Amino acid sequence: AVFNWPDPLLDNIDDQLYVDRFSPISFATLECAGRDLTTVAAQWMRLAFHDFATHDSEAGTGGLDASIVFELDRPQNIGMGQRRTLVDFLNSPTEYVGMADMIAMGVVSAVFGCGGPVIPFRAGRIDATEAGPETVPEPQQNLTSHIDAFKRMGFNETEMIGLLACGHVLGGVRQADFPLIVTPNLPTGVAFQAPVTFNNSIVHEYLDSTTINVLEVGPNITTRSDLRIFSSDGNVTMKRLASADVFNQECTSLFERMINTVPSTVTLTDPVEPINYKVSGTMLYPRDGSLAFLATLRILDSSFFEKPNTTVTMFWKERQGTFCPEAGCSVESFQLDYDIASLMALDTYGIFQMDLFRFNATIDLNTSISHFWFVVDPKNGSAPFIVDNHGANFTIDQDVVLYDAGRSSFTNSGTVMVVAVKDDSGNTSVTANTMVSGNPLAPWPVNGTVTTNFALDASHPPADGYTFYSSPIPEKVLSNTIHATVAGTAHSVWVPVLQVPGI
Ligand code: HEM
Repeated sequence: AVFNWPDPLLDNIDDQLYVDRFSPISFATLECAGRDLTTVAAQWMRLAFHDFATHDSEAGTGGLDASIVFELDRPQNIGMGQRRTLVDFLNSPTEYVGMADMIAMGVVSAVFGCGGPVIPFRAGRIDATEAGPETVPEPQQNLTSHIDAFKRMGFNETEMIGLLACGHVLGGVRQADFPLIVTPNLPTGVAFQAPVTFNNSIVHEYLDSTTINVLEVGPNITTRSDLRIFSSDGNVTMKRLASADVFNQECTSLFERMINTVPSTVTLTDPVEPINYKVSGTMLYPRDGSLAFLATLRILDSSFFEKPNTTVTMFWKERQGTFCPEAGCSVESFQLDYDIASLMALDTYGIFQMDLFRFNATIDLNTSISHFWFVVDPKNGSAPFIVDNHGANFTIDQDVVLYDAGRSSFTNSGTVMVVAVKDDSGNTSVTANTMVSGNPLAPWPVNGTVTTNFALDASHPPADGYTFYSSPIPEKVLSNTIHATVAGTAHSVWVPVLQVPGI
């Protein structure tokens, strides 16, 4: 997918998949980490399957849409892993990234974390606002009903066998949830294969009759659904999946299809690859008779902890009038920081670190800034080149309503956010929608949005043509979007982070 700045969706997905070895998506499933008698990966995978299972391919409804958050009290969704998973994802969605994308990304992380292949990830799922139909397959149902159920979800019989084998490698059945399947004489949790890791042991144990999978050989014949499904085509599919390469390839494509199963009204992006030359942390605000403009340019880097020789210059042009030379005003980066790439970025793309070139420009107040771009000089013999948002420039849409990072305060007693408004009326209505982690009023773990009303702030007298409005913002803030209407024009400013170097 091409990243045209600003794109809050791709911006966030790129962060989650490719930045930081210790982010929840990269770290929680690493080494197929265990939890609750099973693995984190299994819990994430099963939640995704149950969310997907509401899909009706003919009607074009359901699928990966996070309707599962409204379906957790159904017997077919029993198991603490479901709620645990939603809590794992709680802090990740923003107003631009839904829980459905998180659930889908969980599958990518689960498979990779347990040593399996990388499943390409597309973004843009839309969260449902109500429950879907009660259509998750259950082990006591017969083969025909399972074939019909998968057909409704868009998977034929062969694909059903494959998806089941691929999905069930990661976990097992818990006695607490299924006491009639995992009877008291058995351990409290029985894995579908041993050891639990992403490989095709489940296939070999089935073909060799060495399995302990209770959905194949458990004491209750009625609930041997894995056995009925695996054997339904005379073992043709299971024999094919006995090849590790075939297994990996088919699982990748079946999982990809599963997570890309969405209501027909939803369009997903192209697969999200690590974004090179990603601009982030832009902040424009009045500072001592000028405008401060802060920005970061991130460059993907395959070297290991090496400081690049690269230099980066930021250029910009005026919003009105003339101040800058023909070539634009310019400033060198003032600081170089690093993000460590995720293991997925390293394994798949050979990216080890991401170089963060920070800028702190002082902009003429009267002529302001309309757009900016960069010139990157690799200093390795190859020619300098321009980074300008694929020719479109990085455009600053307005300088009327601004998040004022310089006047905002961050103390132990809380954060006070200040908004600068280019209007001296003193009675502009300034509000923010603040996305906060968790919502005690919601029945399920979902994030909440709080509306904040800002008041004129006498401690920051008007300056540089701006007046200042402030408000404390809630704890556990994930992001803010500021709204204000000035001289009849509505402005909104997305503030994904409150602090960056250079303030
Ligand atoms: C006929 C279809 C299926 C039936 C009847 C079925 C049934 C079950 C049952 C009874 C459990 C035990 C859950 C627990 O103890 O909490 C389970 C676990 C699981 N299922 Fe399925 N399943 C089916 C298909 C699938 C598919 C297609 C996938 C993924 C693509 C999947 C993924 C999982 C995973 C990962 C677990 C382990 C959960 C854990 O260990 O926490 N299942 N399944």
